[in-house]
Amino acid sequence: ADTGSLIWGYHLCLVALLGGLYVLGVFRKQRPGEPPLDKGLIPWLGHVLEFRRDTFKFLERMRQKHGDVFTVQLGGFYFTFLQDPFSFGAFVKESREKLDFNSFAEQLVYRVFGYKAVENDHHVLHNASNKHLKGEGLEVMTQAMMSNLQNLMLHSVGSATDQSPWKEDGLFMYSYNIVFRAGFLALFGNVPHKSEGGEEKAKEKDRTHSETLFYEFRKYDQLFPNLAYGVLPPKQKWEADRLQSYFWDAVSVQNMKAKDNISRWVWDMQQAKEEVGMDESMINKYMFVLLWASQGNTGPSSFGPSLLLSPRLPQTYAAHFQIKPKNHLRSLTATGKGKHSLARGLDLLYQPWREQGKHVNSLKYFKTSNFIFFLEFFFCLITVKLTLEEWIHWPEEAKEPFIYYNMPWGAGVSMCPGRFFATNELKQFVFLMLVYFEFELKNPNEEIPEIDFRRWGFGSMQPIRDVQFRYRLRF
Ligand code: HEM
Repeated sequence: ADTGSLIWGYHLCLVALLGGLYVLGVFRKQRPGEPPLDKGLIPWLGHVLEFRRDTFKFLERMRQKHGDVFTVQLGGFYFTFLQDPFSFGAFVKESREKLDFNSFAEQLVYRVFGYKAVENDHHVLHNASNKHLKGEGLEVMTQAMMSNLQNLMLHSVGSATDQSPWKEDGLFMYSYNIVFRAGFLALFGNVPHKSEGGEEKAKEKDRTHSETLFYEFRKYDQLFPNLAYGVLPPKQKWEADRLQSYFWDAVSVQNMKAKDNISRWVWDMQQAKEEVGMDESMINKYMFVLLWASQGNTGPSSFGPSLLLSPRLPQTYAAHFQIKPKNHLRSLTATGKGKHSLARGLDLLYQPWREQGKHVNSLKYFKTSNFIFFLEFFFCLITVKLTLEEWIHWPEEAKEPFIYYNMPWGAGVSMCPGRFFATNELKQFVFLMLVYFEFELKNPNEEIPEIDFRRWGFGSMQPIRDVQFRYRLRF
């Protein structure tokens, strides 16, 4: 080869090398106005190994090194962490496009659900959510949730006339199970009475089918963080693949079309995919995405409030507030904006799960017919000594400026469209727990379980262990 082509060859190698290093992120530097950048020592991987080993410890180490806001490299992606709740406000005011989670989410959704995103996905999702997870659509959904909750919670607990015996369960598993199954039935429909030869049989089938689905979902849920990080060992990967196929079938279009009461939210999206000519097998995968998005967080989130409301709870679940036990039952009014209204009381319970100040259109449902009945019942409860305003004590600094102290629904273009429904689901569940059951923790000196930090970044946190409780019907 002549010298010219050798030099040309060297240049090419150099360009390829520089290009490679560029792709590996070697040249990325902190620019003026940007948070501190910590790429770690390993090109491309950055800090991902330490991050996976103990996320909490890693973030704490970074916080001590860089302060509350910093960017780190994790497996080729740059993540900026904000740990100072006072800066959330400024952050969410940024333009919606800058907070677009979609391109990242699309890759994740393909890996964990097998679904390949198409162009108008987001548009369709938002249309359907605006119509059916807000306003009047929300009321229909909330009604459906109520009847499914009743089917699941009231069955096989006997009645107080024969002094129903106490039943025991883990509070986390019980709450997750009921909220998951009722939510699933409300969104994906019920077995038709006709096909089962009667209402009772159909209801029973709803119970058994949703129970099986829940246990499979829970298995997937436990594999989920490592699946999303792409670090499952082969046997678990195989199990994850098996579960995926199970769900593609369980929520398939074909199975769904055989149901009654499918929510408009699910129905509209399924129709829209059909209209653009998407393969049915791909629509099934999308249905699994919807199942995950709608059920993955709500069930686990119901544990906190149930625990918080358990008589005999000596401490608080969330560090955000403290409970001041009071020994008398003060009257709560049903409607109105008074500071002791039930609506306000229940809202307060959910403070840690929602943005303060924005009133969720949530208790509408309770103002309808059987609410009065429930309310009367509520007043009769002797063991539940609830005066929420009095019980929940907010630390001083947590009051006014703390608008976005917690962002459970995310922010920006992909902010959770199910947040109003989720809030309602949780309130309904807690409400029925209080109305239907006497319940208490088995251990009067129960310690509040730690949070499972391995799930950080994957939705609602879950406790590291369950808490045993017992319950029985009040009437
Ligand atoms: C306590 C329960 C829930 C929590 C904590 C929660 C939280 C979240 C979060 C953090 C996101 C991502 C937001 C972002 O990208 O910034 C999200 C997205 C989403 N959630 Fe929820 N969610 C809950 C319940 C629900 C329910 C009940 C539904 C449906 C009925 C739902 C449907 C969705 C959908 C479809 C998305 C994707 C939105 C998009 O890509 O634009 N979620 N949720």
